[in-house]
Amino acid sequence: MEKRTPKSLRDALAFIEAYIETSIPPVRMALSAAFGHVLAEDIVAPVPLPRFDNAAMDGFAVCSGDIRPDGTANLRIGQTITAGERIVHALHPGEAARIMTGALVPPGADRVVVQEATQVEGDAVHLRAQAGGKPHIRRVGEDVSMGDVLLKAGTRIGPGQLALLTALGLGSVLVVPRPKVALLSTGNELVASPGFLENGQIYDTNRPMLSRMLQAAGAEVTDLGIAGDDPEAILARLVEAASGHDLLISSGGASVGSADHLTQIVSRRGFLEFWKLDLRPGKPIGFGDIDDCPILLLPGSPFAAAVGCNLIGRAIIACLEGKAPGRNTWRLPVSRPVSRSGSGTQVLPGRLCHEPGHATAVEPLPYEGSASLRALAFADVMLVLSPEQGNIAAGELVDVLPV
Ligand SMILES: Nc1nc2c(c(=O)[nH]1)N[C@H]1C(S)=C(S)[C@@H](COP(=O)(O)OP(=O)(O)OC[C@H]3O[C@@H](n4cnc5c(N)ncnc54)[C@H](O)[C@@H]3O)O[C@H]1N2
Ligand code: MOO
Repeated sequence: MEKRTPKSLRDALAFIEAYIETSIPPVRMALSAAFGHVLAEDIVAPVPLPRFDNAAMDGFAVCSGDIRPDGTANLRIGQTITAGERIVHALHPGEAARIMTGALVPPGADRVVVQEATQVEGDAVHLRAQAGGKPHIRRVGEDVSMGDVLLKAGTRIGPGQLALLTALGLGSVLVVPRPKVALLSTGNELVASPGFLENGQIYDTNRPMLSRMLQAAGAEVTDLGIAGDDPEAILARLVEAASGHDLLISSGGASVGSADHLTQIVSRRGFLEFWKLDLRPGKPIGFGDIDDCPILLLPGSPFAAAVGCNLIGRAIIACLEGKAPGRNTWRLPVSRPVSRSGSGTQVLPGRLCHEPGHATAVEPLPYEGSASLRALAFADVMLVLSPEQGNIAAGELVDVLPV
């Protein structure tokens, strides 16, 4: 079949999904190290949660049979059970157990009466009329039944998933190691911040920004620093990194200027699969390989680099982790009209607006071009306007991607 060079963002993403056909082989990892990784196995609950009947409130564990029809009772306090207590005695008739939230419910008790509805006198407790109501007992397995499929392979372990896996007592899980990404900034004008700037020089803003974006996407990032616009120096750094990494990412030098060398470097040493997409900003984005390691060429202009990283870099990482790319897109209405410029996919900075009583919408932010750092700093999302969409009316749905 003839291979078609992608021009649209949609085709580029489909190309990448087909290109990265195998994800990084999974490894078994201690749960304490697994945070942020993607699960490579379904998690089936080996135990129920809660593991034992326990009190949901501080109060008195009692037997309903000991309570009068009007809800009152006078009971002898037979024991006090705090959370963590391992030995509890069954309730005798006419007896209550003082109990704390999380403590084992003693055999014979079928409800916990909250402390506020009781009065203690010596070794006896009086339950007031309002003592009825909820049993305030968390039953074995009411949260999780043994055998429940709780998390599917492909789920990233965040704080909530970590809490669940920990509660299940799992010491290790099968996960995909973090994709190793090497990041290189290129350009004679770049200086690492903080540092002294000569006339015509600027700080390298892309490296810190892209590095954090990639880490947030799940990657382990190696900082290759800054290379000047010298093709041999750039190639040397990329070749050295190619053997130990799953992905190379360069910033700058992706366009057609006399100091833009990245596409020639990739074509010379490896293969340039695609370059120049119908995407604004981000037109000069390229993709190929060097020594069999995939490489993503990002434009130097900061907003264009951010767009390329967020739309394409993240998709590559998802493929390397065995996930379907593009799951993170939401569709939200825009808060005000947007007039389109040019054809192809257009990306704009945006902010989520949460007005009380209204569905969440997205506000397109003023945008002065791909060099705009202001746009980046005020954006919490990117609006991705598809080639099929014309001018967009207020309330119309657009694809939205968190930054
Ligand atoms: N004749 C043409 N010129 C340009 C075209 C074109 O098609 N024909 N495309 C334009 C577009 S679109 C973009 S985007 C830029 C991207 O070009 P490069 O990838 O070659 O990027 P550079 O030229 O290296 O840099 C562009 C711009 O960004 C600044 N920069 C670069 N790296 C960083 C960094 N790490 N941190 C902060 N800022 C950075 C650089 O100083 C330039 O101002 O090309 C257009 N030109
Ligand atoms: O890729 Mo450029 O950002 O369209 O100016």
